[in-house]
Parts: sequence; C-alpha cells; structure tokens
Amino acid sequence: MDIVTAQEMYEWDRVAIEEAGITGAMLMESAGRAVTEDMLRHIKGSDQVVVLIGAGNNGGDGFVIARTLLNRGYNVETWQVVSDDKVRGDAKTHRALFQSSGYTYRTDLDGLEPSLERCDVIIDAMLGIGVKGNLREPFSTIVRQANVQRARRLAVDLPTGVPADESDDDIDAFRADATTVIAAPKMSAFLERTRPFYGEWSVVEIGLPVNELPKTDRKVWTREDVKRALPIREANSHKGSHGKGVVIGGSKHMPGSIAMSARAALRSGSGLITIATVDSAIPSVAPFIQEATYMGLEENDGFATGQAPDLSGFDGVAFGMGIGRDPDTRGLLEGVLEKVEAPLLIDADGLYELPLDQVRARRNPTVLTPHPGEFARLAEVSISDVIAHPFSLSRQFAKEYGVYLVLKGPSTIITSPDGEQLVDTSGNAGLAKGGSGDVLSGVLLAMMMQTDSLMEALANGCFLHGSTAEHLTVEKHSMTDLLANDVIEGLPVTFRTFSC
Ligand SMILES: NC(=O)C1=CN([C@@H]2O[C@H](COP(=O)(O)OP(=O)(O)OC[C@H]3O[C@@H](n4cnc5c(N)ncnc54)[C@H](OP(=O)(O)O)[C@@H]3O)[C@@H](O)[C@H]2O)[C@@H](O)CC1
Ligand SMILES: [K+]
Repeated sequence: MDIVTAQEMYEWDRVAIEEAGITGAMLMESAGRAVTEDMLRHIKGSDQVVVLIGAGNNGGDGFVIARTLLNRGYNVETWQVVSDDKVRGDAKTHRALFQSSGYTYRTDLDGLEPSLERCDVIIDAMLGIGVKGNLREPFSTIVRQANVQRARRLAVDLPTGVPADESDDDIDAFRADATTVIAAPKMSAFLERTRPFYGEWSVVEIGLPVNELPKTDRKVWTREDVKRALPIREANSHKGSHGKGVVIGGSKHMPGSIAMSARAALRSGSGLITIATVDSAIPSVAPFIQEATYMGLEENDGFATGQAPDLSGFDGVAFGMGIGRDPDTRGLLEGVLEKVEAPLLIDADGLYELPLDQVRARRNPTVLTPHPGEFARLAEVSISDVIAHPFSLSRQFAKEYGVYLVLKGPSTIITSPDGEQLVDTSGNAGLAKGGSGDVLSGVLLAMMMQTDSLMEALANGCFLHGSTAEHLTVEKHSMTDLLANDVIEGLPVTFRTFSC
C-alpha cells in the first residue's frame, strides 16, 4: 500500500481526471460513498449525526456523505461552516445535488455548539490535504468545540488541521476516534506527532485508475506482504540452508543483550548462530543458549577490545548489542567494518561512535538500526527534527552513506540506500523496554540470512517482532509486564500464523 504526500495525491487526482477521463465530480461521488460505507461501522441507526463541511473538496466529500446518510434514513444535521460563496467547483456541484435531493444545510454557526453537545457522531469534512499552516477561524473554534464532546468523532481523509506531510508546525487539530482515509494513507498517519489525531484509520478505494498512477517509493508493509515474502523452509533444508550468523557484543557488565539477540536469531530460523563476546561473559551466557557456538573476544576491564576475529564464512553479522561504549572497543568495530563481507547489522552501542566514512566506504550491505535519539546523533540533527521529518532525514542519510536504515519508533521506517521506504506499524507500548532492540536485532539478522531482498527481510523482521508483542498483550501479558524475553518466546506463535 502506497503512502502519499499531498502533492502525490494531487498528481493521482490529475491522472484520474485528465488522463483516465474520470470527472472530478464522479471521483467525489465515489469517495463520499466509500467513506460513508466505511464509517457506518461506527454509526447506529438511532444516532444523531452532525456533518461539518468546509470550503474545499474535503467539504465536497462531506455533502456526498450527508446525502448518502440521509438517503438511508439516518438523522443528520449538515453544517457548512464557511459562507456560500467560498464553496466552488466539484464541491459546489455536490452541494447543488444535496439540495436538489430535498436536503438543507445550516450556516448559522452560533447554533453549532448546542448541536455538537447533543449529537452522537461528528463527521469532520472540513479540511483535508489542502490545509496550510495553523487553523484559521472558524475552524480552530469549531475543532476546539468538537474535541470536548462525548460524541464519536470521525474524520474524512484526515482530521482537520493535520497536514498530509512532514511539518514543523504546532498541530491544533480535530481529534478523531477514527479516520477514513481516501485512496492511500498520507505521510502524517505515520508521524509521531500527528498519528494520534487520526485515531484508528482505514483506507477506502475510490475508483482511481490504480495501474496508471505514478508509483511512490514509500509503502506500508502489511501482513499480506509478510505472507508473500517470508522465507519458506523447504522439506529438504539443512542447518546450512538458513544461514550461519554471528552476533558480536555483550560485556562482562551486560551479558544479557547478546544472549537475547542470539536467542531471537535462533527462534527466527537461523541455521547456526555464533556468539562472539568477552571471555568473562561466556560462562554466564552459555548455560542458557546451548544451541549456539561461542567465540571469545579479548577484553579490557570487561569490555571487548583488540582486533576483529576471523569473520569469513558467516552469512550475516550483527554488532553492538550490549558491547558498551568503551573507547577501546573502537578498533574492533573498525576491523568488523573493514573485514565483514556478509550483510552487517549495527545496533545499540555499535552506533555510538560509528565511523561513518568507513561505513560509506564499505562495498557490502550495512544495516543501521537506531532509535530516534541514536539517529539524531548519527545525522547530527536534533531529536525533534527526527520526530518531525523521519521520512526525509532517513532518506537523505541512507543515500548519503549507502546504508539500509531501520529508524525504530511507533512506525518504523526502513530505507534502502537508493531511498525506497517501507513502513512497519506493528507493535505496541509493551515494546518500550530494555532488551526490545536486542531481540529485534536477532530477528533481523535471521531474516537477512534467509531472504534475498534485504528490504523485505528487514520489513518482515520488524513485523514479526511487533506483531508478536501485539498477540502477547492480547493473550497472556499486559503492556506493563511484557519483557523482551517474552517476545522471543512468543515468536513461535507468530511464525505459526504464517505457516498455516
Ligand atoms: N484524489 C483526490 O485528490 C481527491 C480528493 N478528495 C478530497 O479533497 C480533499 C482535498 O481538497 P482540496 O484540495 O480542495 O483541499 P481541502 O483539504 O478541502 O482544503 C482546502 C480549503 O482549506 C482552506 N484552508 C487551507 N488551510 C487552511 C487553514 N490553515 N485554516 C483554514 N482554512 C484553510 C483553503 O482556503 P484558502 O486558503 O484557499 O482560502 C481551502 O478552502 C481531500 O483531502 C479529499 O477529502 C476527494 O473528493 C476525491 C479525490
Ligand atoms: K477532514
């Protein structure tokens, strides 16, 4: 499923109208009808519904929705919140159709607040992708009034006030319980600051000529994608068919991280996993992971040091989990960057003092898996910049350093060195715990060794990790008590849902 910017959406609209010959009014009719159909999940026959209509095409959709609901016998009050002369084009056409169907609308805004207080459902068709900057009157007052009502709030395409794209503006917007998105999700549905305004969102198809539309290089990675792209274990496979991987990390003081990465990699189908860690950590890790082999690293004060070991013959390498930030570890990291020919994933402490020029010089794939704080440090920007512009900053960085970037967050954005982006929205707050990143690195390593396309491997890995947390918090845990180790032990159930 493509993710669009406002500009891309307008281009799709243009192709539909100018090249495929679908009229704008026809598109609005199908959009309004498809949105109504979707919203009916949230509306009961006895509900009093208020439809709020703005000046642009989002308002035009509102007239179609109000007419469709009235035709079906629902109790609807229709409010056009701007003066008549502001409504033009296709929206005006649909207002005329609404009136010629025998329906009336109100514009006396003094009476709106009592209506909002009385109603059960508020449908926001005031502003969509055309919003620019902070809300002007009367929208800001109406949004403020609507947001405090007990009524269910449903938004058309996007909640009024939320821009479609990345933005630095403070957001003052309609707080929807649910949003019915037209044709394709907009970027803002995945951004930390704007995503909460959408509530639960769903996308409706509106009759655009899908095969003729320009492709975007940004997509949501869905369960169907995972089903199609997850590695299949052939009946005649042996341990060498699924990858021989090594996880390098851990320290005397932090042996747990590397153990969790290794175990997650094994649980995710790796053929063989070697744990490379400081000698002093091996006795505490080995009894818990008997399936792995071990490689001792030189150490200084409990931290790994010295030269990189021989890493030839491995199909994938993950570096950094629990390795610490001791300056003496730097030589090891530099050796790994230079020597490893297999795909190399770098996480956690490995990202702390990462020599980016050396990363850029690598001829083989490098995957970096930062959270926003780690990414801000790597890209030399502020965390608030990362929160506001994760798509564009990720793309810029991945292209500049030739890396695969997995920017973790409530929506994880995976970017290839040529700028293609996949977004994973699985997971929940139960994952906001120490150790989650270590588990994810193990799952990703396993996927990287079993799938030809690194992008698909990374997106599958993020999805498996996140959806495991989702099913565990429904079936046996809460978001409060869920631990990273529980996620490892929950992976088998997730895999089983894909194998049958
Ligand atoms: N494929 C498609 O594209 C399809 C699109 N469709 C629908 O059209 C929607 C896009 O329609 P759109 O382009 O008319 O923009 P829209 O969101 O209605 O807003 C424009 C109005 O907002 C106003 N305004 C702007 N900023 C403001 C502010 N801060 N505060 C206050 N007002 C502000 C602006 O006023 P102006 O600045 O011009 O004075 C203008 O009047 C899209 O989201 C979808 O619902 C479907 O019908 C079918 C197919
Ligand atoms: K809206």
